[in-house]
Order: sequence, then C-alpha cells, then structure tokens
Amino acid sequence: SVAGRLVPYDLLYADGVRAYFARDWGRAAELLQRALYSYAGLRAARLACRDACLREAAFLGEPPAAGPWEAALFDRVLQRADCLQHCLGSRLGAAPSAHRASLVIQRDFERREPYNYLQVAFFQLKKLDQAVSAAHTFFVANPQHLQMREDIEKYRRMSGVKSDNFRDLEAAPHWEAYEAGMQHYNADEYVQAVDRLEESLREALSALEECRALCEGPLEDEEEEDLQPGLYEAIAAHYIQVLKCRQQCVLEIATKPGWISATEDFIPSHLDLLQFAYDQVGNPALAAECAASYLLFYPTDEPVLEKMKQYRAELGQDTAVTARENIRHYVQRSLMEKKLIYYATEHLGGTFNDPDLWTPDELIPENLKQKYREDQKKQKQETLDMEERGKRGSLPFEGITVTMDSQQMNGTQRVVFDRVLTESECKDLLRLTEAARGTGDGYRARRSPHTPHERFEGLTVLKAMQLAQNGDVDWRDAKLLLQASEKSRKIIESYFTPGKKLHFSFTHLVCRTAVEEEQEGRMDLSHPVHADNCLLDPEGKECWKEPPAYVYRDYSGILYLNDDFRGGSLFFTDIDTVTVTANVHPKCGRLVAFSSGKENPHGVRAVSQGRRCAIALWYTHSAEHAEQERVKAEELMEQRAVEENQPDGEEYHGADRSSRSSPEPLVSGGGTRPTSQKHKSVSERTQHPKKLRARDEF
Ligand SMILES: O=C(O)CCC(=O)C(=O)O
Ligand SMILES: [Fe+2]
Repeated sequence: SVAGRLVPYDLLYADGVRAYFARDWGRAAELLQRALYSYAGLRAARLACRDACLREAAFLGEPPAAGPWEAALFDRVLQRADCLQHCLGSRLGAAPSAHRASLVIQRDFERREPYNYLQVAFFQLKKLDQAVSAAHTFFVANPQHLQMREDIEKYRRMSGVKSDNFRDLEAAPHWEAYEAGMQHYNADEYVQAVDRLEESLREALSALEECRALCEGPLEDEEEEDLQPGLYEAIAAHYIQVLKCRQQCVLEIATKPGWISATEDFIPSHLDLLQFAYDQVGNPALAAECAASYLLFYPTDEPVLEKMKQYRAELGQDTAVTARENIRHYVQRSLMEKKLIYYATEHLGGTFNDPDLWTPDELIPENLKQKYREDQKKQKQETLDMEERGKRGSLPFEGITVTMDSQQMNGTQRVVFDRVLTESECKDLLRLTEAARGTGDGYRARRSPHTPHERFEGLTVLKAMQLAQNGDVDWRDAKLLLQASEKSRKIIESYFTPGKKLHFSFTHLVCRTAVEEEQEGRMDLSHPVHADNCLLDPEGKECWKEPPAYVYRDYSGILYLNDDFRGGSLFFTDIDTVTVTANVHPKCGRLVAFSSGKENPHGVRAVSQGRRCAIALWYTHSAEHAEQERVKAEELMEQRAVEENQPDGEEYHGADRSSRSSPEPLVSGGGTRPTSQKHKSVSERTQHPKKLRARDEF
C-alpha cells in the first residue's frame, strides 16, 4: 500500500479470492490478511472521525428545546457531514467513496467470510496454527456451517494442534472477559470473578460507545438528496433513526458472536453479579456502590434494596454510598433517548424494539403498552398450550415402545425406543443412501475421520432434497428422511422435555462401512468415546462446554436402519470414558436418545464387516441454532409439491425436472469452499432478539 494510505479492502479481498481460486495460496493468504487489516483500519478511521466531528459539531447534545430546533438541528447535520468528509478524506488517502464496498462484500466481512478462505490457504501452506485460528474465528460467528464444523473436528483430532490454537482472532474483549468472569463466578472464585467482570463491564461500555458512534449520522454513504434544505421531517426522521440505532447497540454488544439473541440486561446484570462478588470478597463499600448502580435500573428491586440496608448499616452513616457516575450517565442518556423514540413512535408511527427489560413503565405510552400486553398474552398462551400437550401425551405415536429407560441403562436421560420405523421405511431410507452414493456427489465415501478401517458417508436433508430435484434419488425417499427425523424429534421432545420446544440442530444420515482390507484383531473404535455438546477431558473428569464443541446441542438421537453388519454397537460410559454402563445394538426402527452433555459419554464399536446406517439427530432448545438446511429442504419439498400440483407422496416424474429451477449450490467455487450458505448477517440477527418480551411488567 502507499505509505499512510489504506488500500480499499474490497479490492484486496477480490484479488485475494482470485488468487485463492488460482490456488496461489501464498498470495491469497497475504491479500486476505491485508484486506482484513484495511477493513479494520477503515473502521477505526470512521470511529475516530465521528468522534472528532462530534466534538466539533455536537449533533446530539440535549433533547430539542423549544424554538426552531429543526433549523438548528439541520445546520448541525450539514456541518457534521462536511466535517466527516474532510476527516475521512485526510485519513484514508483516497476519497472516502473509494472505500465504499458493495453490500455483498460488506456482508462477507460481517460474517467473517475472509477467515473461511484464509483457513484453507494457511492449511495448504502448512501453517497449521494459523489455519486453526482462522477456522475457529470463522466458526465462532457461523456455528451452523457444516463444512467448517467438519474441518474443526478434523483439526481437533490432529496431533500437532494445541487447544489454545482455537483462538477467536476477532474476539470482542468484553465477551472474553465476561465468559472468564462467569467461569470464576460459578466456581465461587470471587476475587478473579470481580477482576474479569469489571473488565467485561468496562469493555462492554466502551464497545457500546463505539457502536453508538457508528450510528452517528449522516453516514458517509448516504445520498446527498436526503439533506435537502427544508425537509425538516426527513431530518427529524433521521434523528429518530440515529437514536434507534444507538439503542440497538445495547443488543449488539450483548449478543455473542454467532448467536441470535442477546444476553438480557447485559449491563445491569454485571452490576448485580459484581455486587454479590464484592460482598463475597468482603468489600462492602464496592458492593454497595454496585447495588446503588443496579438500583438505577431497577429502583424497586426488593432483594437489592434489602442488601443496600445491610451495607449502609455495615459501613456506618458517615460513609456516603453513591452509584457509579458512568452508570448514572448511561441510564440517564438511555432514558432520554427512549423518551424521544417513544414520543416519535406514538405520534409519527413506526415501531421500536426496546432492547432493555428495565425501562420504567411510565415511560411507555399507554397505547403502545396495550400492544405489548397483547403480545405478551399471546406468547403466554402458546407456552401453556405446549405444556398442556406435553402433559397429556405420553408418546405422540402409536406402536412405539420404550425398550430401555435410564435406569436400565445405568445412567441419566437415556432411552431406547423401538418400532419408530417399519421394515419397509428402513429399506426406503437405505435405498436413499445407495442412490446417493451412485451420484458421486456430496455423498462420496471417504475414509472415516475416526478410523482407517472404515469408510464414512454422510447425507444431509438438504443434499437429499437436491438429489431428488436432480432426479438422482426418489422424492419420496428424500421426504421420508425429513419425516423420520421429525417423528424422532416429536418422540424425544415429548419424552424428555414436554412443553419445551426442541429444534433440529443437525440431521445426518450416516453409513459406516468396513473396508475390505484386514479387519482381524481391530482394537480401535468406529467412533471414539465422546460427549455431544462438550469436550471430554479424559484425565480431568471434566467436559468443557465451550467451542468448538457444539455447546448448544441439548439432546441427541440416533435412529438405526439396519443390523446386517458385524460389530457397530453403541455404548455408554462413565465420565472416565472406559467404564461401560450400557450397550445398544442397532436394528431397523430403533431410536436411542439421550441428553447431549457430559452425563452421556458414548462411542461406537468397530464395524468389521458390512455397512451400518443410521440417522444421527441433534436437537437444541435454542431457536437461534435451529438447522438452517432443514428450512431450505422443506422449502424445496413444498416448492416441488406446488410445481407438480399434486398431493404429497405421489410418484415422482423425472421428466418434469427441467421445469424446476435448480437450487443454489451449497458450495461455490473449488468444490470445498467458501460456501454461499445463507446465514442472516450479524446485523439482521441482532435486530430480532428472541427473548425480549419475556417480562411481566407490561
Ligand atoms: O452412530 C451412533 O450410534 C453414534 C454416533 C455418534 O455418537 C455421533 O455421531 O456423535
Ligand atoms: Fe455422539
């Protein structure tokens, strides 16, 4: 780059991707890293300029007073736009407009897509450490990415890879501190907890300021027309937009990368935790300060008021207890902004997703409260309905039997059901695996990642649908895969968590086939002992519930399709991974289900002859980790039903397929990556917090 100037990141990225597809790994790695550097530099420049211009032309000082505030506001808006242009121009070298990347590329960066390419490039360059950290960085923000999930598992099994290589290069400091803090807190290590939680609070507040700064209008890529003189309404609307954007920052900082919903009340809960932790380490003065700060959010919170009394007594009347100044400022500013937004929403229309649970009732206009109350009621009723259904039903299908329960399996949350599928359904699903194998596409048998003595084939629901669409497999078989997994979901939900929705997290039709070569005296396993949602530490009797484990998995199921093979039984162990507590022999229609945590370590014995097929199923309570592929697969199914204009389940006429649009490929370019798997962008995701209307006050 020219000294002191930033090369536009989209150009570097485009060149990097080009080099990548030309398999020029060294150049690709260099260009992609420079693109990331430029991207970060641009962001920093924007922040600095917004800061500088904020001081120069205070855009949002006080709420508009009486008088011609629109005119004053308007002047300031123009002044600011001017200031930003100049500032950015001088910092970036080239005109700010040269740094305006297309939306597609912006999205790519928001989703950390460059790390997806980088991982491969580093791997090819045999820079394993960097490959692992790039893979992890990408995966943290894209936990549903199938290919990366597999890659991460591969890395985990490689001997040269240390666990601290799994670093998030883009980690937000407050998340790191928060998670460490919570670990100490939960382990009753309050001295360390206080340290990390204070750090987390500090960093979160600073991230919040950064986020808010980026809301500052006008954005340099806004069109000039928006600022024509006389358009006071437009400016007022813009002003409200900025305020809303700033308010949404609360969600942005409280949302873990890769998650959809935010941690509720992120800032106030820090103060609550700190209050307790300071109390535990014998520092009533700071505990009282945190309590007083917490009360700014929830002035009538009984337990904290009670605590406050104790602290006052303990400290004596002479010691003044005050809330933290930065928190007071935070609360006041937030209330002021909300007041304006609610005022505008009431009088000008529009909506406002209040990110906070602590907003005082008085602040919300009557007619809006009404609407919230209704939403609340609806939600409650839905939950009640679910619970009711759960209580009533034992198993949601006739004929299914419970063959073994937890007690018979010497553990907790384990069960074996039989007769979930009929013989003919098993046959159809086995035919699906055969047909898929014939296509040589997406279902290529490869060496098992677990053992050199077996081949491993896997088919996802979406792939099955796509093969059906291409006429490679029978539609009805593909549909059966969807149905069988849904049936299992219902069974597992009603057995383990009646009334609490289980979502699909991942569905995989998997066959393990013994290779021809020597099988004699095999000592290895088809699948080593593991837990499904944490990383078993065989020595420490611990199971680390942290990425790259699929920590959001809550229940696992395996629906077996056949028994004409040798070996291949599933077994459960104690946490020591060697004491076997239960065995399950696969057979058609048998569904084994268990909670995915450390209470259920399990493995699969070697398959020494033949082919063992099963549908592996993982479920989650968190809607944000719901299987994206399934949504698409179901769409394809519906689309097909509509296009063929025939009831479900009728014969598939291969000749019709030319009329159907082919689906987007899951994987673009060189066949392995990067994917065009559609995820919601970070910003889309954070706009829709799932848990926000959980409170009762409305
Ligand atoms: O196929 C089985 O029986 C178990 C497979 C399993 O545990 C897994 O894929 O996590
Ligand atoms: Fe498993």
